[in-house]
Amino acid sequence: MPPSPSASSSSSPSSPSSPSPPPLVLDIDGTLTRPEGWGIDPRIFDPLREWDAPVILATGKAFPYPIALCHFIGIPELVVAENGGVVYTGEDAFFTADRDAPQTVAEQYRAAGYDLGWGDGDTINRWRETEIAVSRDQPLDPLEAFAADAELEVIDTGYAYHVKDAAPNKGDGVEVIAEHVGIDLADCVAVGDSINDVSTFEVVGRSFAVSNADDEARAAADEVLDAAHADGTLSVLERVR
Ligand SMILES: O=C(O)COP(=O)(O)O
Ligand SMILES: [Mg+2]
Repeated sequence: MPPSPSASSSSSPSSPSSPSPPPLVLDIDGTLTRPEGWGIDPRIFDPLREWDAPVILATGKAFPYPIALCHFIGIPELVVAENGGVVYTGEDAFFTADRDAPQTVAEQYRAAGYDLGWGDGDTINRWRETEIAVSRDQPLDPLEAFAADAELEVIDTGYAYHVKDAAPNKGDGVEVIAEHVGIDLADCVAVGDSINDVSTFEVVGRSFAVSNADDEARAAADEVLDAAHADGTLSVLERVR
C-alpha cells in the first residue's frame, strides 16, 4: 500500500532544512519514457518514489495503467487518466465523460473496413471507460469524419489517436486532485510532450516540454528542454528539487 499523499514536505528526515520540492504533474508517454520513446525509463523510479511532495500522473492511457505505475513506483495514486476522462484523488474516482459515443464511432470505423489496430485482445481499450484509442498506423481521415459526425474530437498524442468528448482534459483533472490533496497549482511543476498536456501547462505554475514534444506542447510550455523523454524530465527534477 503506497503512503498517503501529503501536501507537507517538512517531515523529510534526510533534509530537514532544505526547501520543499514542488508538487509534480507528469505526463507518461514521451515524458517518462526511454530515449527510444517506448517503455518507462527505470531511472525515474527512485527520484519519484523519494520526491517529498505529491506527484500526479496525468496521461492519455486507460485508468489501470497509471494506477499500476504509481503502485510499482511506490507513490500515492494521484491520477488523471484518459486525457481527463478519469480522475482519481486517492479516495474518489470521477468519470467526466462517457464511452458510448466514442464506442459508436469505433464501430462505424470497423464497419467501414478499418481496424483499431491493437489486435484481438485490445488491452489498450479493454479497460478504457470514457474514450477510444486507435493505433496511429490506422487511417486518420475516416476516423475524424465519423468523430465529427458524432461531435467528438480526435487528438493525436504521438502515441495514439484518441476519440473523445472535447470537454474533459488533463488540466481540469489536475485541478480536482490539487483541491483534494490541498496543493496550490501555482506551486506545481509539470512536464509533458504533446497536445494533451497543454491544458496541464495552463493550470500549473511552471511547465516544461521535453525536446521531443509536439508543436502544441512546445508553444504552451514555459520552457522547452534540450533533453528528450526521461532525460528531459530528470533534468527538471534536478533543477527544481
Ligand atoms: O495514451 C497516449 O496516447 C499518450 O499517453 P500520455 O498522455 O501519457 O503521453
Ligand atoms: Mg505524452
